[in-house]
Amino acid sequence: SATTKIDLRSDTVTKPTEEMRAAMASAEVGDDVYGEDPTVNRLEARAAEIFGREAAIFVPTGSMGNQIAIKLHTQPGQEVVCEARGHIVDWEMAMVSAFSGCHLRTVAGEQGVLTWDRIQPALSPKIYYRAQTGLIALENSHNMAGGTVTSPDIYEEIWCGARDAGIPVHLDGARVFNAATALSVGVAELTSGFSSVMFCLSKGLCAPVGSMLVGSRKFIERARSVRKMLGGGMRQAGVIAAAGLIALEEMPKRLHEDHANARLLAEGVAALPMVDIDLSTVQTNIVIFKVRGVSNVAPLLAKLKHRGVLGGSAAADQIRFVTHKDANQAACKEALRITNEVLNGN
Ligand SMILES: Cc1ncc(COP(=O)(O)O)c(CN[C@H](C(=O)O)[C@H](C)O)c1O
Repeated sequence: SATTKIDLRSDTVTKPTEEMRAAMASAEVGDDVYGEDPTVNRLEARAAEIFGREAAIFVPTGSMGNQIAIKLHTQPGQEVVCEARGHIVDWEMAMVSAFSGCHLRTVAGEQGVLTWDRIQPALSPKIYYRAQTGLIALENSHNMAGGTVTSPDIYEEIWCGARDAGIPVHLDGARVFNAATALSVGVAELTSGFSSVMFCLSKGLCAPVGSMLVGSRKFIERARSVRKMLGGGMRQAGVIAAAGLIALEEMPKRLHEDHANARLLAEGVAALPMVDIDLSTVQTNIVIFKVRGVSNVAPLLAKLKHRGVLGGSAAADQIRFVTHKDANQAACKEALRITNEVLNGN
């Protein structure tokens, strides 16, 4: 099989930059369970500042960040309203139920986007014999809808409605910097009305490990205990937080390159007669498409892999390509050439 690998399975595959590795090697560290790791403390303070929040906590994964937030916002027996293809629905091991004891009340979005008029009907009536809605959990960008983004004006209506209903709102912002880039807004403005926000340092921002949860001081204090419950109390985590600081400071400014490469891939595959793609969903670094007459893309992914292109799937019949720092424009053009060959049966 091909030697060079163009890895478009996800932006989770990004490797740390040389600058990150140097910072990791020389990081000042301490025992973070005692709150004594200076680098983690700096990263948490910086994240809170960037998001305009009181506090932040460094967590090993985006999944843990989401599940800590859901646990804190809800009581067992409540419902969590979210979009039907959300990450917390399909990719977090049913932890909304297993850890928080809640029921997922899923709502179909338009290209993954939930507006208030779709959310409101899914909220439980305030009747004693109905499980109550404990949380509204949203995702921006929306991964399985193709990396689609939700704009601040849509959120304004949701934040207002949720506040009137007394229901907290959490954002799974694994790729919120991608969304902010596509919308040309700052992440603080895009997320200001959320009760809590999770974002990933380890995806498009290229840190090797880590995500963060931001919110009120009280919320983050409680999050620290829930993280400990999950075994997420880390020790000299400054080694990875050092990379996170660089991810936060340096990497958002290059995300537009990933978006341009996604656009290049999308328009390239869209030109193929057997490809079914909605180009309007290609708004950030994710490209999802179907191949006419193919209900299971696994064999196609195997052929691509054999020729050096690693792709993923958003569903059995949907190929997913995700662009990132380690797949530059030349690599994406080569991946497109190989994809054309494979889809044309050559
Ligand atoms: C919206 C969103 N929220 C949360 C997470 C979880 O992040 P991690 O737990 O992997 O750090 C992911 C990871 N997404 C991964 C990927 O896209 O390859 C897989 C699907 O888990 C995500 O896309």
